[in-house]
Amino acid sequence: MNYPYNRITVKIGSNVLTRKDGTLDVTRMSALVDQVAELHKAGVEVVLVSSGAVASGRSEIKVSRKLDSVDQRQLYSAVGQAKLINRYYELFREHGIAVGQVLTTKESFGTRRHYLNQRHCMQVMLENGVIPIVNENDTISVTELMFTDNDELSGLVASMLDAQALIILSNIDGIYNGSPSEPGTSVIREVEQGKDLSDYIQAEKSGFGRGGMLTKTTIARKVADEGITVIIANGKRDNILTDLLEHPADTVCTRFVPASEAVSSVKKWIAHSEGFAKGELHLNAQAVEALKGKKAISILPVGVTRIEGDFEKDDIVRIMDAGGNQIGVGRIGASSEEARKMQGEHGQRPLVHYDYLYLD
Ligand SMILES: Nc1ncnc2c1ncn2[C@@H]1O[C@H](COP(=O)(O)OP(=O)(O)O)[C@@H](O)[C@H]1O
Ligand SMILES: N[C@@H](CCC(=O)OP(=O)(O)O)C(=O)O
Repeated sequence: MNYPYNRITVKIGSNVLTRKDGTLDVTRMSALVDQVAELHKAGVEVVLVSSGAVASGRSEIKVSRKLDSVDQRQLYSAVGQAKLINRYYELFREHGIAVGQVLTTKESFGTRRHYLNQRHCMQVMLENGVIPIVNENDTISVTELMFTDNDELSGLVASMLDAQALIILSNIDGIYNGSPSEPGTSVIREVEQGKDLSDYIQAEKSGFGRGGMLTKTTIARKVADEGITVIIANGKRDNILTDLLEHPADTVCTRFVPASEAVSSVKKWIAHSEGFAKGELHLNAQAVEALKGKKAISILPVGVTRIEGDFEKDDIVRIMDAGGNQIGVGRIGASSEEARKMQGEHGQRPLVHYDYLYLD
């Protein structure tokens, strides 16, 4: 079988791997592993981002006292991740495929050096026929600097590894044009670039999920803007992965149409680095208008009205409009001290070069 992609990222949500009673659904896991193995054998490089650590740990131990949310996350994930990766290891071994565990944190992507380090780790695994199985290291990711959920992590991984597609498997067939439980609503099959979906997404999430459909949509859009096809589909359906790749037209899912232009590696990193911003550049209305135009434009000091924070050259900063709304992120070409000296002046070098600028 010839598949349309050479490299894909597949995110398996907590709900796909968990039964109603909170135990690990090994039958479902096994079915998904069979499909990934089929793709792998056909030459498709697959990176798995798998949730399920907390859910599988929860059913494993009885606690002696009431635990707060951090205690629960740390305890259950420590126990559950070992169980999860052990299952994957055994299931893939039946197909003669080696897997490797990558446990990561948001901070591990913070600087360009860290980011390239993470990329190298997964690249060397793929080069050697090993399937990376990625999850957030929930035992230590408990501060505000954690991923919103594994959808965010999977978007970062797909972007970092230049995957051609990101397939997000949840317990629902795709994004519905209303509340999924309401009669008369149906799955939106294709999302064009720039289409606003905010009216359709409910804040609700499923039993064991963390982020809900809102983060999936935000991430899907960002990743599709980088030229990567994003598919949201139901991981509980039999043969979903192979069906999506073999019979895309007949398989229910939501597909985000990717941008046709490729995005540079540095821009991709910046696009996913918002959480690490060290400061803010506030721009005047003319500068914002120029940035929103068709031409690629750098941010010059003359358009900057205010600078917030203490940062070094090459740190990430938020780009804000005159109303204080964030319009993007960029890598700054000067320290906060130097930038403040240049602020508002004509004829100075750019503060953020367009190669290092990502607009929302
Ligand atoms: N418009 C919508 N279409 C589909 N699902 C939606 C929509 N709005 C909210 N949801 C909810 O999002 C849930 C999926 O997100 P989530 O619970 O985070 O799953 P996962 O654990 O797979 O990441 C669905 O089960 C559904 O309850
Ligand atoms: N790292 C967590 C994943 C939690 C999470 O974000 O789940 P999901 O709702 O599937 O995106 C775990 O393995 O339990």
